[in-house]
Amino acid sequence: TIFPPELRSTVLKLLRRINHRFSSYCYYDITEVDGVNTNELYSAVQLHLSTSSSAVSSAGRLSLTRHLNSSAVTFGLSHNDTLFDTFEGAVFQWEHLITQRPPQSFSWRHVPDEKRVFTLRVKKTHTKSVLNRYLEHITNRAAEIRRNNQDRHLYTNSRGGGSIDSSRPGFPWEAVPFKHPSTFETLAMDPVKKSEIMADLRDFANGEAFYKATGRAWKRGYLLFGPPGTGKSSMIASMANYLNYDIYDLELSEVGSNSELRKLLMKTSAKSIIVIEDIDCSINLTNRTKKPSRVGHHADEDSGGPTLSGLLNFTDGLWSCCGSERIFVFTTNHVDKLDPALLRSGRMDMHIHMSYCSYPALKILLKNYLGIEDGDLSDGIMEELEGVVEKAKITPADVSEVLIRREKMRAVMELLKEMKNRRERKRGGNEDEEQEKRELEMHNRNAEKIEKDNDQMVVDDEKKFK
Ligand SMILES: Nc1ncnc2c1ncn2[C@@H]1O[C@H](COP(=O)(O)OP(=O)(O)OP(=O)(O)O)[C@@H](O)[C@H]1O
Repeated sequence: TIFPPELRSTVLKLLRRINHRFSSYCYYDITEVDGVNTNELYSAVQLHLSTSSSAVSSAGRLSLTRHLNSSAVTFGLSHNDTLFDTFEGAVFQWEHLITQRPPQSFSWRHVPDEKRVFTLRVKKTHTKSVLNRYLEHITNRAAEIRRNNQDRHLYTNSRGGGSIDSSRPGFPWEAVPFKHPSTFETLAMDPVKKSEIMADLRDFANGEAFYKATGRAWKRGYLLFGPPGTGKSSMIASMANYLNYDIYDLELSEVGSNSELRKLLMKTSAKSIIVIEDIDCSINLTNRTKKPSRVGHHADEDSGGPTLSGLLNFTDGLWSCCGSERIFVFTTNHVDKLDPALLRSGRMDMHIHMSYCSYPALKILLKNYLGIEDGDLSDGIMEELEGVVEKAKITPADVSEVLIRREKMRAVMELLKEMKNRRERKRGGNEDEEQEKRELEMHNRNAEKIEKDNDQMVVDDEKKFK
């Protein structure tokens, strides 16, 4: 009460400074708004601390928040809250300070009324060794949390006849929230194949170091082939849900030229799956052979729609490096119609055959739709189902049609009847089966030949690296 407040704060500041000079700690201020710019690091720190399991609070009270569209609950720090976080054995003390800003008479930009600052205290001995790595860790983690919390999107370039507003954000892509419920758990397919695909995706997503060390573009291509209704779309949704990636559904028939294609692909973000469905129908495969010398020279390509070479240039060539962490998925119902250039490995890293319902796949569908687990049905019925399912050549889509909205046992019996009918029909004429066999043989022959031609043994490289 003796000192006027201004003087008191100056003296306090001075004392603190003297104290800092002689203490074994360093202090850093991270202000929310730095001048007129928002400080990215501030929000990263906030996100990190509010979700970190290693952060220990010394405060009695924290505020809990759940944002719209987010399933995660985070806690916030109030004024003077202190948290301790450990990283690589070093202890970091965070203090959150909130002070009122003096009212501003004029500001051309909105500045919050409160000044919020994180003060970091760290041992001087740790400032050189760990601090940078710690801050980088916080930034990376915050980006990860943001991505996991926010709604993912399904982007499309199909305009549906609407007007094109080039000033719209995200143009030329149009986004809708992506909410497909399919996951690898609900996807009906051979469990061995399924876990192979999941492992492949995981390796890809965690493979930054590998791609950097080998100088390869960080991208991967999957070719999904098989008859309609075998779950190609469900597979793509499961992949996106598994990796938390956005999906870009590229409608090639809406793309006028290679340069338009390039623009579209350049506007895709990292950590996304770019899907081109029915690749055999949607691209003019003959263009490639007509204009082989045009690869990479786009000046004269702007007529007659995108070409396979234009597309491959992106998935394969120099352009593929302008974005990282991209997955390309091509789907087709007729694998025999595909251009071998597309099948060459390195372009399509994995060929996934989506086929008719197998017994293990059927069991997954029974569980999903009717809650039937192993042992719930009598052995007799299970044996009957097992005996007939492969011969019925029924797609998972058709199985789910039968199982949906029916009482448990009625559904099972109905399915059995349907599959037996199909088996009988198949016995009559084997056209479908032979057609599929022919297609598969053709694909295998192509793939085998390509494998032989391929001298860069990519897979071996990857193994060596691991
Ligand atoms: N393997 C599967 N596992 C679980 N459900 C499936 C599977 N295959 C199909 N279904 C069900 O059938 C519906 C249609 O399948 P989906 O659209 O994924 O097939 P598709 O192979 O992509 O067909 P198309 O080639 O006609 O696009 C899905 O919404 C899903 O409910």
